[in-house]
Parts: sequence; C-alpha cells; structure tokens
Amino acid sequence: MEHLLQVEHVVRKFGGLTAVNDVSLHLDQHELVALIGPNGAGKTTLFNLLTGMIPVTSGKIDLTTEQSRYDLTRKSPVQIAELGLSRTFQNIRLFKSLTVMDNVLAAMTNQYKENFVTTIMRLPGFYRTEEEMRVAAKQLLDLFDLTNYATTPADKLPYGTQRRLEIVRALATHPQILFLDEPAAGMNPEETADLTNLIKHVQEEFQITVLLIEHDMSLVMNLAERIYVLDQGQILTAGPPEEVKSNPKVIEAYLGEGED
Ligand SMILES: Nc1ncnc2c1ncn2[C@@H]1O[C@H](COP(=O)(O)OP(=O)(O)OP(=O)(O)O)[C@@H](O)[C@H]1O
Repeated sequence: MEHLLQVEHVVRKFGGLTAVNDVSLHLDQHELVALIGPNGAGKTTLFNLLTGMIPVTSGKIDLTTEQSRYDLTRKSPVQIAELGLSRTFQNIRLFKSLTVMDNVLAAMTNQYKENFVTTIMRLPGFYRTEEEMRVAAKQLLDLFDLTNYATTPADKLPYGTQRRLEIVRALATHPQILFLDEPAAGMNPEETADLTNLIKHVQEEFQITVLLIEHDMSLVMNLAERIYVLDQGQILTAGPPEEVKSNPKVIEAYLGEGED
C-alpha cells in the first residue's frame, strides 16, 4: 500500500554543510510519529523541507491521497498547505497584537481565500460563512481550554498557552498531516502532561497524522507509535518507542546526553 507521505533520499545542503543527508521516511494515515535527535541533527530543516519552506537539494517527497499523488518538492508552501499539511514553529509565530479568537479566524480566513474553488463547490471540511468559522473557532478554543482567553491579545498569554494557540491555528486549516515543532518547549511537567493528552485526543478526534519534533522524552515515549531518530542529518534508527529507547546507538547519540 502507498504511504500517505513518502520521503525518499532527501538531501539538503547549506553551502558545505549537509543538514539533511539522504533521509528516507514515511507517514501513514492516522499515525502519531516522533522525530527526535540531538541539537543540530536536522529536524527543523526536515520540517522546512516537508512544508516547502526551503527546497530540497535532491530527493523526493510524495503525498499520496485518495485523489492523486503529488510531488511536494515542486510545490510552494501555500500549495502544500492547501494539500492539508500544516505546521507549528519552534519559535512561536502568532499575530501578537491580535486576540486569541482573531488569531484562529485569521488562520481560517487564509484557507477561505486560498480554497476558492473548494468554497464554490461547497466541498466538505470547509467553512462557508463567517458564522461557521466562528463556531468552528469556538469549538477549537474550547477543546484547547482557551475559551476564557478568546478576547486576550496573543502576546499577553502565558508561554505554554501561546504554544497551545499555535496548535489551534494549525488545526484551524483542517490539515490531514500536522507537523509540531517542539510543542512542549518551555512548558512545565503538568502542562506537558496535559498537552500529551490533548495531542492524542486531537489526533483521534480529527483523524489526522501527526509528526512531532520533541526533546521531552516523557511526551515522546507516551505518545509516539513510531519514532525516527535523526543524528547528524541521517536516520540513525526507527521503530516503536520501546525498541528505540533501548537502542545503544540512540542512548549514545541522544538519550545519553542528559536533559535538554
Ligand atoms: N538556513 C540555514 N543556513 C545554514 N545552516 C543552517 C540553516 N538552517 C539550519 N542550518 C544548520 O543545519 C543543521 C541542522 O539544523 P536544524 O535546525 O535543522 O537542527 P535541529 O535538529 O532542528 O536542532 P534543534 O534541536 O537545536 O532545533 C545545523 O548545523 C544548523 O546550523
């Protein structure tokens, strides 16, 4: 069977530095997969390649849906977002002065404009009126326990709450694949535990595929069905959490380096 996302022999060079070096991996529908590795391993670069923010030096990235197969290396970030790939960033990127609600609506509005054809054809999974957008935004805010912050400017939110809002914004575009770049960064253990449950819930509720970069091993081990370990731009190993955790190469390269 075809994989939903197939990455084959992808290379990304920055001058003399090979940040991503012959990486092959795949994602299937409704999977929750983690990408881990030491600082500088190439994880964010790989996310940037998958979402079209930077071009590959070589290699292939294919998305196969029920409708068609798409070569993502030839698509712009907007086209890739339209195909249902959405992401959050390591450094939070919210509209700081806009309220929480307006941040979510803005994410939906982008989709509204970009999917004009879908709007006209009244295809499912889409907000047809502003009222529908507001209802959907409220539901998302509720799910993420952000309702009380709806009228608060984003930059007035506690850091962990801003991270939750970033995920809401990414979800507001109805992704089929959600890339989360260090969603628990800066969170305390309680917030991290809540976020772990929330990500699992969202993945099941929305029936989406999630690929997450995370340094917090409790989150990764509790959540991921499979883990890819990246080291110096290359996949060191891949497998279920129990297998990866006890792999001596991983312990040496990553887990052995102590708390991040
Ligand atoms: N735009 C760029 N120009 C030059 N070098 C870059 C660029 N982006 C990333 N790199 C380099 O590529 C390598 C991989 O970086 P990347 O940020 O992908 O690692 P990472 O695994 O996400 O690290 P971290 O866990 O610290 O976020 C690093 O050596 C980094 O300095």
